[in-house]
Amino acid sequence: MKNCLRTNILSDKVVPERPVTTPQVPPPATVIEEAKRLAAWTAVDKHVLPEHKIIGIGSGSTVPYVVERIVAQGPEVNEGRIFIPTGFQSKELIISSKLQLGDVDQYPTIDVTIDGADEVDGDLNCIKGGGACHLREKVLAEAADTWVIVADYRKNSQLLGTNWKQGVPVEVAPFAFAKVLLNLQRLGSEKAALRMGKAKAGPIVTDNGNFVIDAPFPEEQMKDPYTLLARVKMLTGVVEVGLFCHMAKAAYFGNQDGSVTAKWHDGKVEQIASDVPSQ
Ligand SMILES: O=C[C@H](O)[C@H](O)[C@H](O)COP(=O)(O)O
Repeated sequence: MKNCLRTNILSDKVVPERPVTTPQVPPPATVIEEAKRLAAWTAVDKHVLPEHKIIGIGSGSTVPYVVERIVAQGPEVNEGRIFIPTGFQSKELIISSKLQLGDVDQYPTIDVTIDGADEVDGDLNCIKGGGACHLREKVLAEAADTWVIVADYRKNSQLLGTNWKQGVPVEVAPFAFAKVLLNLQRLGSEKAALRMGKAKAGPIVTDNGNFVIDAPFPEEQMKDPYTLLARVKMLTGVVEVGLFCHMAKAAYFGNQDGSVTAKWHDGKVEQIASDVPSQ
């Protein structure tokens, strides 16, 4: 047995690469996909600079375009960079793009993280977690010197909950879900419900082994997302809340007309005529 191990360790055999599960990003086929790509490419061009070496990659349908644009910066720029994922999807994107994978426990300070969102309000507060990734996303947002949101125009709103009706995603320890569900209902979310799998019997399970409750709150409570976040986070059994308040430096929204709206943390709003070629 010892000999066998030794032979393997010393052999010149080439280790086969693992199969890639993430396909190449196809060119955008719809106006919405085009808008996502515009937002992602603009944000990368403005915020992922050659001197940035530790880069957080978020989750969602806009993020493949972020990685595509980073790859286009070229192998010389990307050599020596480390990319930190917020979950399974972004980890696969990093691996299949042949970028160097790292984790936030090795690199707790990140130069810039770019992420998607379910809805963003006028103060850049966000609802996140439609894909159940918000725990890791918030860790990478907090770890980053600069946190930037990318999305299409449907996510750009004045009040959270206007377009995203599903509710605030709340990641919970599985054994505590029934108690937290009651807590959330008493807190004002009468329709709070455990998120169930689509092609799975039972609840969805996050990358961290937890459950997710979707908690829609009335407009009055959504007007003050920071207070709501603090109340929900205080419930024992809650692991993380999909409300991200006072965190983003900027949010980029791709529009139907091929322009990009950039909203900044200081309230400034910019319309950018994109030079990204449309299909
Ligand atoms: O948990 C998922 C993340 O917060 C996503 O960034 C968010 O749900 C947006 O995803 P999509 O771009 O697919 O709508």
